[in-house]
Amino acid sequence: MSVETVQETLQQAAKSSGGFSPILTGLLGTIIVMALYEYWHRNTREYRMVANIPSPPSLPLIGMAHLAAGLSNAEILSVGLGYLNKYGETMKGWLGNVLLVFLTNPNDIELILSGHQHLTKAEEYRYFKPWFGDGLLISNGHHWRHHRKMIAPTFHQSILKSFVPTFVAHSKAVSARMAKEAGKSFDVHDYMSQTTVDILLTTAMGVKKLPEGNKSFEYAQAVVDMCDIIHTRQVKLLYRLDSIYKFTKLREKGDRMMNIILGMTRKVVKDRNENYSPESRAIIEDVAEPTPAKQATKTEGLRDDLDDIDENDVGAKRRLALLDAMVEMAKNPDIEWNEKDIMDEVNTIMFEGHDTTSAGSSFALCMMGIHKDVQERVFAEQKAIFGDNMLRDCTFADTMEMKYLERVILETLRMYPPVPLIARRLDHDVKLASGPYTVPKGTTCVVLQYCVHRRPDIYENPTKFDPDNFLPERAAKRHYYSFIPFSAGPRSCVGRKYAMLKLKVLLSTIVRNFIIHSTDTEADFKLQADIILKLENGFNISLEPRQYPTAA
Ligand code: HEM
Repeated sequence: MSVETVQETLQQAAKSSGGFSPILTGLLGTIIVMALYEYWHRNTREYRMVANIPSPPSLPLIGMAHLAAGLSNAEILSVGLGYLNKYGETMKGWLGNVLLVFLTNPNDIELILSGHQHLTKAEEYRYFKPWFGDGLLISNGHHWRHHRKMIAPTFHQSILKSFVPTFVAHSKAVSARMAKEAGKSFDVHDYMSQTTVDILLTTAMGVKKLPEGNKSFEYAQAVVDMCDIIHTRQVKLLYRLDSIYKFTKLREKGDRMMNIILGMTRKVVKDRNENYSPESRAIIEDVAEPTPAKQATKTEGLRDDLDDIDENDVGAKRRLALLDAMVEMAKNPDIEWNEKDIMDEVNTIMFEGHDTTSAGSSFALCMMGIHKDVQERVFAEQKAIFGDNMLRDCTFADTMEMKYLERVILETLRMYPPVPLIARRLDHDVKLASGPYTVPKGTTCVVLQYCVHRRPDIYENPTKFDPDNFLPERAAKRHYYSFIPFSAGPRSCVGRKYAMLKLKVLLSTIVRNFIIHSTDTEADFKLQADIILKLENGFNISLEPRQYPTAA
């Protein structure tokens, strides 16, 4: 509505009523303010610069917020994907006065993620602040750079190798627990989330004795609920405002979840601090390797940012796992590191390290249950590696032989990326490659991995689960930024190699113990994208124990 139209409406209303009632005055006042705001907004530099980028229907003041009104998280995802199909590979939208530009073209994504120009996380991440503080995932500038430099070496290959026996022990333990479900359909995500929490506690956090009872599961459930709350705050305009959110039931629930989450992580840090002595540290000695370091964790089709940056290699021969390294840094007056830094990183890595891999492993198990031919090839590869001793413990060298399983994991992460989107705030104007678009500084650029991974011009049959998409010759032909489940560039996932190694050990152990069945098909999947991609209707599989001849 233009300012002139508003004035005419006012004059007519005044004439016909012989004066203004308070309600009418309020209403008209609101309309005037909205019209003036919209007039100002449409004349801003930002608005004019992106006028040619397609957008779903937008309303004055709230932008596209009405499109999410009343929808569940699963519905928001499918509505969003519908608009992207309609409007093309690059789309914009306003949420209040926040400009969002959605990217699905690998050339555009490379402009944002590669290099050091746009490392700042988007405003949308601020809802994590009470949880992660200034942890790696959401911090920026010098603080992020310093933390990344200090944390990355704790994921060095020699440390990851030392974790393999722990990965094996937990994979065997969860297989034994799941054996009780044999023959029944059940949600495997419950098992995967508890075991991934336990694995993180006993590896990166150096916990010797796991919390009693069902604490890990309780923590994992609280994380799922907290993600749901944060996602709701990101997409529903009213919940974005702290002044409104703090009076809602959602905040009460959020507070309860944070108590569970922080209760667990505070205890982990307190115990490690109390039991810390130079002798109790888990020092990992570098040992001579039969396989060259670079080849050892190479995943086909995935350029190795961490190796390129080489920040994981501090040249030392003796290394500490994450929490021990952080406790030691906090005790060293020459290093800028304190107790809050420890808590922030423990909270960040406990979240990033467990929910992502529990979704990844659950999706992979469902895929093998649905695609029996794929499962048979995985099993044949395991047979070739383990021979007559199928239930022996897996070693790091074994994981190097699991080329097909690796392709299954990568294909799962392509079709169902646990982190379906990421967002950056532009620190400079950017001219996109996908069209005659220039996106202004300050914009929230949303990189949609889920959509990039399903582009028909990149993946011949994008909705078909085909691990051979990751045959080296096929992967080599693709744009590097067309497969980015771990993001890419300097802010890519610091735990990628940890995740790949753990997933291999876990899935290998399960496949050698059970035949996986699924009565669901992919058409039954109800995808839910609340921070981490999940299935609203559960990761339903059933297991049949494999029988092996016993030694005479
Ligand atoms: C399948 C498993 C995983 C997937 C798909 C995944 C994916 C990602 C993605 C997409 C990002 C970038 C997020 C963003 O920019 O908003 C990220 C960052 C991060 N990930 Fe992972 N991740 C996985 C496992 C792990 C594990 C196991 C750990 C640690 C044990 C971890 C720790 C982190 C950290 C600390 C960051 C922040 C890095 C930074 O900003 O410097 N992740 N991850």
